[in-house]
Amino acid sequence: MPTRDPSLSLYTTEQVRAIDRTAIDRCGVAGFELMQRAADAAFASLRRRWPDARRIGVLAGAGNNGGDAFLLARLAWQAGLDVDLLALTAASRGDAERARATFIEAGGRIRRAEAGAALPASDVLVDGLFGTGLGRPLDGVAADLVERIAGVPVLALDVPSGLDADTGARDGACVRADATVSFVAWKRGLFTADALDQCGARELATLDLPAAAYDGIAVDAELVDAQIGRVLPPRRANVNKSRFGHVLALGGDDGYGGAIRLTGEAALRCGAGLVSVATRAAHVGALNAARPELMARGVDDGAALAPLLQRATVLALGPGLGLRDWGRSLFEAALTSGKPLVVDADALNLLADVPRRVPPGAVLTPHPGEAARLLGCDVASVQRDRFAAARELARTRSAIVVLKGAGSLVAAPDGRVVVCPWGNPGMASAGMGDVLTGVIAALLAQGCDAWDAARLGVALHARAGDAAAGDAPRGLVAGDLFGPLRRLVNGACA
Ligand SMILES: NC(=O)C1=CN([C@@H]2O[C@H](COP(=O)(O)OP(=O)(O)OC[C@H]3O[C@@H](n4cnc5c(N)ncnc54)[C@H](OP(=O)(O)O)[C@@H]3O)[C@@H](O)[C@H]2O)[C@@H](O)CC1
Ligand SMILES: Nc1ncnc2c1ncn2[C@@H]1O[C@H](COP(=O)(O)OP(=O)(O)O)[C@@H](O)[C@H]1O
Ligand SMILES: [K+]
Repeated sequence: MPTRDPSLSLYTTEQVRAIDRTAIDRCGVAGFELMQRAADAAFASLRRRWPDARRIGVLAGAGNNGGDAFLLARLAWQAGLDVDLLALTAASRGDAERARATFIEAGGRIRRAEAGAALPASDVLVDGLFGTGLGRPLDGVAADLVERIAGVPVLALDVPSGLDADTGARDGACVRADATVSFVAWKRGLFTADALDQCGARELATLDLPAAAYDGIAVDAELVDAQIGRVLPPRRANVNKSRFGHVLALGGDDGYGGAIRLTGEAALRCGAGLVSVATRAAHVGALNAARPELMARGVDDGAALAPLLQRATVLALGPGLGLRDWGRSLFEAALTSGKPLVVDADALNLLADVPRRVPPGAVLTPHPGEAARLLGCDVASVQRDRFAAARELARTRSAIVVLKGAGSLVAAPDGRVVVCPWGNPGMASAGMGDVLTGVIAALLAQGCDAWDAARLGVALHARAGDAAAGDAPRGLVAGDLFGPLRRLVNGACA
């Protein structure tokens, strides 16, 4: 992994622990000093976000996350704020016990969290129950406390308690934070799956660790870099359309003509020079009427595709393709052509069915359901560890894989992963994936390699979704993305 930009670098919890250990053992930063810096950063964030808060509630667990909480409580107490601290255990260990003692020495009082204990009456609640040490789902008093939190803003220390910081999955009770201040380095699980509901605003506090603390630890993943100008520079003036590729979109069985039209239009809106659509003959009239720039052709089977395949430089295969003989014959012809392609929707379902290899440079864009079919497992298993699922698919299929959904991941066969932090629940609507397929195909057609096309395509698509949704995600439709996509692909987000 090339970059060490802390704002883009994502690590596993094991890696973050290794960074902590190096800072302490080899760089001479004491563990308690790190804890103090974590508390300083979190308290500064609390003051910035809730300047009028007078009553600070604090939940402290048994481990070092609780240690951070004790030190934050001391800062709040010393700043003259009311502090109501509930501790899960009567004692802590090591630095955390020292942190507990300093809070008590400063005059702070601790309530022991027993079954049914009243949550602190507070203007802001600080969650210091569990961080990267979470080892199992919350139960007992901790689960009960977390489930009763309501009506108060929550600041989570490092990770919302109950969230798996490696996978972003929750299993049972989990704090729903308004903001999460994460320490030392980003944990990769803060950016995908349930994390998007649990973290609130994310903030990184690197605690001024020396650069040497990160030496020898390759990042596990990165946040996607949406600087399109680096990959797709502004167009020169003296050019013509043949320079920007010819996308052939294949799909749209009976009843699904709209899907392949969305793919074709997205490819046009993202700069493909020419876009043809191979679909059922019945759809051609409507397609031509609605979007005359698309070259729509009715095809009866894969054999009829030959001349279209010959002219195409990139294929977008699958939206509305169906699983019947017609779709299967287009699928076979497209894969046999060896052209670079994006494989989506029913083409992925066919791929799960038939032992077929995709050509090198292919991009697969499964949602979790399609990924589960390709992997031969259930959707819950995919969602429990999206990083593992995306990597496994990329490796076994020798393809670039986009695992879609909240916090989409892009994985390469060599293990590289980028995570897209954009997108919104308005995008959970029919046709959004068809648009993504066209976006990635257009980028391939304009000369991006499969990795760049996939990561940039996912970023453009999600940012276009955010721009189109504004603060009204409900009711967003896939076609709403075309305007923002056009602006973004011209560098509006660079
Ligand atoms: N110097 C450093 O390293 C720095 C670390 N920092 C901070 O430390 C945090 C990591 O601390 P940590 O490793 O002590 O783990 P933490 O999340 O506090 O929990 C562990 C405790 O919880 C328990 N436990 C686990 N799951 C449970 C469950 N479901 N239900 C009940 N109990 C459960 C577990 O018990 P066990 O299972 O081991 O018996 C253990 O007692 C990190 O997130 C950051 O905030 C910062 O200060 C910066 C410097
Ligand atoms: N909750 C969400 N947050 C962010 N992005 C989402 C969310 N739901 C869906 N999306 C995005 O919208 C697209 C939906 O694709 P897909 O499920 O294939 O839809 P369709 O098959 O209807 O076209 C994907 O790019 C996905 O990442
Ligand atoms: K926490």
